[in-house]
Amino acid sequence: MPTLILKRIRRSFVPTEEPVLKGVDLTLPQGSFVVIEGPSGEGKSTLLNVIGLLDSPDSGSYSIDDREVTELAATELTALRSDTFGFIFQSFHLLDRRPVTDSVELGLLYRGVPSRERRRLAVVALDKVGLRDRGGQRSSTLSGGERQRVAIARALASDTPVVVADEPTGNLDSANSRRVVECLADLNRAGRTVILVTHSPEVAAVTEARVTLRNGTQVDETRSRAPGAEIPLSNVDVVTPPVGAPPGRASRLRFLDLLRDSVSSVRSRPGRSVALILAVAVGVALAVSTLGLSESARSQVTDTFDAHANRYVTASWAGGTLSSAAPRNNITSRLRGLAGVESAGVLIENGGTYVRAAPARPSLQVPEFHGTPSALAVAGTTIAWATGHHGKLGAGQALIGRSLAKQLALSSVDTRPVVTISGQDRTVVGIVSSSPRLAELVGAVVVPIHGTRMFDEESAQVHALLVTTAGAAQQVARQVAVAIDPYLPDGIHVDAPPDPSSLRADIESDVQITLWAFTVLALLGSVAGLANSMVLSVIERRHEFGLRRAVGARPIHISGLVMVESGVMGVVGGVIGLGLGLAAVIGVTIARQWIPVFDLRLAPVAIGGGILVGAAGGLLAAARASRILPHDALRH
Ligand SMILES: Nc1ncnc2c1ncn2[C@@H]1O[C@H](COP(=O)(O)OP(=O)(O)OP(=O)(O)O)[C@@H](O)[C@H]1O
Repeated sequence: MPTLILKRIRRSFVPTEEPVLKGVDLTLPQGSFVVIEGPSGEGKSTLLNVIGLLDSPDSGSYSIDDREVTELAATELTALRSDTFGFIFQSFHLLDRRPVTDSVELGLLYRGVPSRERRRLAVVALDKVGLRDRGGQRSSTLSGGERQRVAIARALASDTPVVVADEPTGNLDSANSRRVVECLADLNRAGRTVILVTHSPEVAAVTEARVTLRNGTQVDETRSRAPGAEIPLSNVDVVTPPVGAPPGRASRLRFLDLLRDSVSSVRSRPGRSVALILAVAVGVALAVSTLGLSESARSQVTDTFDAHANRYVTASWAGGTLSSAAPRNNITSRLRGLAGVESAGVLIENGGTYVRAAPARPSLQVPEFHGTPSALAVAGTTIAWATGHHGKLGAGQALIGRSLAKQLALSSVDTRPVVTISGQDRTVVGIVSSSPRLAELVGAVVVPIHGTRMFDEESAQVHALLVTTAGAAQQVARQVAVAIDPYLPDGIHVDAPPDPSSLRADIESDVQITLWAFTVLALLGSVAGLANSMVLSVIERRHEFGLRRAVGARPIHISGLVMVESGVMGVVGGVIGLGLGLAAVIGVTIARQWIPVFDLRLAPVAIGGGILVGAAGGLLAAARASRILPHDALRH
């Protein structure tokens, strides 16, 4: 059983000021019942904290059963505190929002005592303080006196040989004070050392010895009559019933208990937890919906692309390059006959020609195309025909490109203006106002095609234009040269859109990168929100963390608790986020009339993402919580 011996204990908080404790000597044999007295601010609580290993002295020596505690490492101190001391505070310091038994079991939780045994010991302890049937009630619903008796039950359940009590009756009326004092006297009668600080003469009267602090030094140690027999303070052979060793092992926490404790803690603050879970859920929902939509959107985008843009094939060759055996007739109908070709047309570009709007005007040198309106339609041109014209290009007629018409000052073709092209007068029956596939057409003249003569004119450039069905462009491109000249296909230059599979990959990766960026941003937003709220919550719960440290939790247990709490909320947020995200995907795809594409990998990604967001959001708070010092946190 421990004897506590303090020698020349000094402690100051502000280096420039007088120390609070200026060399206190005290010997407390096991079984002592001592009150520390003195004027307010003299350092009574500071001394009690040093005795209870909640705080360390700046100098002096303190031994517990011949073990010099000032030389112990932090983890050893925590273990020794858990093995030796139980604490009772003026402000009770219970887990207010949780059932009474959780507060009573707290010390045992950090001694690795199995949950069933913890519950049994808690019920026995509550029975001893007259609160057996209050175990399931929330601590905050008890009266002040009852709450202090719960704190005493906590010390009882942990069965530590020494109980320190700082103003245990400070917040109680006289009837409740008497009850608490009786409990403390019982603890002492059972063999425990009880050290208390009190301003109450009635409470002080039941102790066997008084230590008076004045000017930061102990000035007096007087004995008085204890409720039972008078027990001399210095007599180590005091007759007290033996105190059992505390159950379990100091500073040990089972993982399952940590998990249960975290879940209870999350559940005990429903409002805050729901807000934090929603912070995670929104991030995960955004991630799931962007990832989910990326699947639906990218197939939609590429399908659309295939259907609308990826359908043009152009074959071109210089006049005179066709082999002599290649048929010049019916090139257009042969091209139309190819599988996958929707329409085809041939336009022959002459090296250049002279155009004049009137004899007095200068001639302009421009490209000249020979072709039919149907070939122009395949080129995607828009033609503004003269009013009343039937849409065909007859002999002696011509079409003029929009920009050439401007140069020739032909404002309207309704009057059927006549222009001279290569010395021959032609009636202009329409204007080519746009030509997406052959841009030169808007600056050129188009005249009807005449037989096959031009295929062999060296100044000519032949353009065979094709529109394919969706997705057939590559296949058509492979056949077109042979269809035009089976003997010398290499002379034909074929232009086809890039391979749709590589184009698809490019588009998909563009879509993917954009959506991933949104996803990362959404998750970062969640982490920031969660981190902020968790840090605020740690500040709000510093008393609780101080209490956990006091009863034996190591800093790693505290950070573990915060991390697991955050992780639990992350998992729940992940599941809710998954549901919300999938709902968003369905909503958007229905609204856009897309086919929703669900990637089953999203489920583990969402839950894993939730855990990651939870863990990342809890890191800062966990670090902060683990640095909380019990004597600081429990001061008021
Ligand atoms: N953690 C701390 N940081 C800074 N100053 C502290 C700390 N703990 C105590 N003090 C200071 O040390 C002095 C003694 O405080 P302590 O609480 O020990 O006195 P006390 O005798 O218990 O007072 P009371 O009877 O009013 O509770 C006070 O001036 C207090 O402000």
